[in-house]
Amino acid sequence: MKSIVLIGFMGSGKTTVGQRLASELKVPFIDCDDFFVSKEKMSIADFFDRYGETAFRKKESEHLADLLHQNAVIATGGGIVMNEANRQQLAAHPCVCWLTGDFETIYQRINSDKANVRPLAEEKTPEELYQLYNMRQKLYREAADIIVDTEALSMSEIIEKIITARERSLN
Ligand SMILES: Nc1ncnc2c1ncn2[C@@H]1O[C@H](COP(=O)(O)OP(=O)(O)O)[C@@H](O)[C@H]1O
Ligand SMILES: O=C(O)C1=C[C@@H](OP(=O)(O)O)[C@@H](O)[C@H](O)C1
Ligand SMILES: [Mg+2]
Repeated sequence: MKSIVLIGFMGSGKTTVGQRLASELKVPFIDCDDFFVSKEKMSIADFFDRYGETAFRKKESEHLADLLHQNAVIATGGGIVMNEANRQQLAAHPCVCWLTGDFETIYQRINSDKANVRPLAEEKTPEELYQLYNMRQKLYREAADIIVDTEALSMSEIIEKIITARERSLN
């Protein structure tokens, strides 16, 4: 089983890295946010607008249960660790990888990624977003089997690091 679950804050690169990693490992790629959109037939921004974050978390959690047993690289949404049931599901998975980086870098990426509207990043001030980043760090760390600090790494180096760390953690 080559399944890997990517966790980390918005803009940490889960979707981008996940696509590359899946093609390298020759396994399917699943993005939980894309799955959400196709299942709910609505963008995440529209869903937040219409139903709010709590409803989003509930659906996100139901979807995670369907996706986690797949043999794939799975990119989660940044808030997946906010829910206790999700944390339990992640704890049962053998290979959860936390992509981390400095807040400044991540913040810049979120801001320049105009094609992807992240409702929480839109509604929060930079200070509030930094608080959320800090609050979630502990949750990502606890959920992770592997931690990859992407700060000074190229995309190829990130992929290589994940594959090496995964082999080490599974042996
Ligand atoms: N390691 C990286 N170096 C430079 N840009 C990156 C890196 N990882 C992601 N990005 C860019 O940052 C933005 C957010 O990446 P994304 O993969 O969507 O993150 P996430 O899924 O964790 O929110 C995208 O525009 C992406 O191209
Ligand atoms: O951190 C969060 O709470 C969220 C992260 C987003 O995914 P990315 O981490 O892929 O941006 C998306 O699931 C939603 O906007 C909520
Ligand atoms: Mg993503």
